[in-house]
Amino acid sequence: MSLQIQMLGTGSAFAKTFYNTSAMVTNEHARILIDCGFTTPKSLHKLGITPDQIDGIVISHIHADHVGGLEEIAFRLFYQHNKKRIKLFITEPLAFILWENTLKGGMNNPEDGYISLDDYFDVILLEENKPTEIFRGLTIEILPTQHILRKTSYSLFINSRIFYSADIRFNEQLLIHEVVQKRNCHTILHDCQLSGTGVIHATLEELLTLPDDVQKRIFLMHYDDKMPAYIGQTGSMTFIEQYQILTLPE
Ligand SMILES: Nc1ccn([C@@H]2O[C@@H]3COP(=O)(O)O[C@H]3[C@H]2O)c(=O)n1
Ligand SMILES: [Zn+2]
Ligand SMILES: [Zn+2]
Repeated sequence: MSLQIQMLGTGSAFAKTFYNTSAMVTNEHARILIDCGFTTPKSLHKLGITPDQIDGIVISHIHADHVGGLEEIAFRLFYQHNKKRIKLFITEPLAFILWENTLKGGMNNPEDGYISLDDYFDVILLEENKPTEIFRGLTIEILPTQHILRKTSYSLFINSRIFYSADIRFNEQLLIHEVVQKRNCHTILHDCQLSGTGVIHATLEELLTLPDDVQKRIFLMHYDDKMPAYIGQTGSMTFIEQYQILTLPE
């Protein structure tokens, strides 16, 4: 049995030639999204996939390039698919701020009695650091990581052997000791800021300091429009491209 990861986008928050970084993870039992940014509905549309064909969405953190497409997905299911509610896999602190600080402005509808996240989504709370089989053969572990100081943000382990950074500062210890030495992840999907000093994202310069054995496992994502100029300058790491499919052992 295999697991497929298809990138719906590989761009940074401000990229214009790539859609927002988001992954579609599929096995024989389910198809889920990791994050759903403001360009993700358009990316799905280009693939001919409608919201009712998605079984759930996992959320890494609250930035528009990771959650900005949720309102559209939920409204389309609600108003075009008979009030269908998609499964939303999220931690409790994120669920609270997602509604209160992001979605409530557009979705709160007291007149019809739709006043909470649960009115539009089938909210399934994930516990931090606890591997959870969300669908048969698909286990997600959500790991608190550093992105913006004091802002709740997570990376993910998928079926324990795939690491998905989402947005994260460079963390050598985590990548070498936890992701590679302890968990022996064969695949790492990592965000990458191509130039400038890394404050809230790992930079290419920082990632290039990793040992070759770690670099070989890394696919770079969440990059800006200048990515083509950096091809061949990423050591043993590879840029993953929009719509590229990785077929991985389950
Ligand atoms: N302290 C911050 C906060 C945000 N940003 C930029 O805004 C983007 C929001 O989405 P992101 O993908 O986390 O990338 C962030 C930075 O480009 C930034 O550069 N510094
Ligand atoms: Zn981002
Ligand atoms: Zn972010």
